[in-house]
Amino acid sequence: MTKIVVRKSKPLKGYVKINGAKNAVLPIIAATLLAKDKSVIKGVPNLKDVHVISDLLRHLGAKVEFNEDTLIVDASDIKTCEAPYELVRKMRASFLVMGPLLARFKSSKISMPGGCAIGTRPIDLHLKGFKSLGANIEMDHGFVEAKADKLVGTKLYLDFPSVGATENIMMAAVLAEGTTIIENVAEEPEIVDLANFLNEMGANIKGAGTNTIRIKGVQELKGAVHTVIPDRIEAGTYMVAAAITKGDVVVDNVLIDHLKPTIAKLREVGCEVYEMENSVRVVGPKEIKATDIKTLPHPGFPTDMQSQFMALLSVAKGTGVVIETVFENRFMNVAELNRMGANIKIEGRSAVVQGVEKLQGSTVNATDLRAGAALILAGLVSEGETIIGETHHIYRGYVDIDKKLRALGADIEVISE
Ligand SMILES: CC(=O)N[C@H]1[C@@H](OP(=O)(O)OP(=O)(O)OC[C@H]2O[C@@H](n3ccc(=O)[nH]c3=O)[C@H](O)[C@@H]2O)O[C@H](CO)[C@@H](O)[C@@H]1O
Ligand SMILES: C=C(OP(=O)(O)O)C(=O)O
Repeated sequence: MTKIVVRKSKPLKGYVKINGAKNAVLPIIAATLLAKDKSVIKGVPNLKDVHVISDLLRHLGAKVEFNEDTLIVDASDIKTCEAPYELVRKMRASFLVMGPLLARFKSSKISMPGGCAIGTRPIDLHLKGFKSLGANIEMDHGFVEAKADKLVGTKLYLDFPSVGATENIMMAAVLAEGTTIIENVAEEPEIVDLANFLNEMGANIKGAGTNTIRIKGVQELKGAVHTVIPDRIEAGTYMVAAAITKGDVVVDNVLIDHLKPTIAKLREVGCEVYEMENSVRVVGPKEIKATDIKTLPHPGFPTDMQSQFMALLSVAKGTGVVIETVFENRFMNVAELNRMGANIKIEGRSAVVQGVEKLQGSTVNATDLRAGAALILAGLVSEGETIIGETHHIYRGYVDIDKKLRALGADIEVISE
């Protein structure tokens, strides 16, 4: 088992390069199943989740090669449309193969993904979309089976702008007969990246990035070559690392437009943030000021940055309130931060964070991906040593996080036990 050991560090200084976005590349890899052809994806982060979805595609019959940061998928020969529990349970995003398989083969059987530390995460909206396109859905022994004679364009309203449901339904609709209009869709940058990839494959999608998407079905799709957008959450995490250590860091390979809520909140806590063409410089304040955070679907403040800001507010001057509206159980790291000396009280979907002068290094566990990142951030400013267990969660989403932080001057190492 590997652990990450973080010791109190000097202000971080220097330059860090951001990888391609996990949450963009996973649906894009699923989308390669739509073409009886080869697709080339560039800028792919070398993350555990990328390996998990690659293994799932191999199980279905696709050939997948991953060299450096380029992933080549040849989906010409798909042998099965069934995804077993062992492959889906490792990563919820595995469920995203259902839309493409249903579109191309009119049949798909995927194990139910189940809940995780941040919430129950149902799939009802995905299924509502498939049904509306004409699929018959059955639940059987923990599997969801979708079948259709043909898929036909439809008009659909999502009760919540779910990222995964928007992606899955969009992928199911690209080969449907006629036009599909989906209202109240998610507007996240990763939706736009997926729609761009699908259009490069020959799809006809308009409106991605707004709350209504129109998809005109086409006969078939071809493989495409695509470069994934930079990871706004990885970028945001290093920006908070600069802020919490009162450092000065240039975060490179970013799209400033995707970082607006993070930049706004960092300015509120007193950081100087300089926006450049493909990079952003964050200079931490002498004293971090408390602020309030409310997570919302894009363009609101991203839930995937909530835990990292919770760590930052833990050492701020004053009291901040964090309201989590996207997931019902995303405060799992609060108990761990409190063990490190933070003063955070949870009241329903709100956490009241009373800043403290000092945190103390402790032995803690990463309960999920971003909670783990938050513990690393807290560890950078805690007295003594913080030993973080369950680090596999962290490597789901951060390429070389220990090396990248060390290059900025952090005292961090990975130990195997
Ligand atoms: C791989 C990936 O891209 N993951 C991201 C994606 O997850 P994911 O796509 O799972 O997140 P959703 O946007 O679907 O979920 C948001 C909320 O909607 C609920 N919901 C969702 C689907 C459904 O059918 N029914 C339903 O009730 C969920 O339980 C949750 O409370 O978007 C989240 C919200 O920005 C991010 O935190 C995740 O990092
Ligand atoms: C919650 C996240 O990912 P996933 O949806 O893959 O669990 C995340 O990236 O913070």
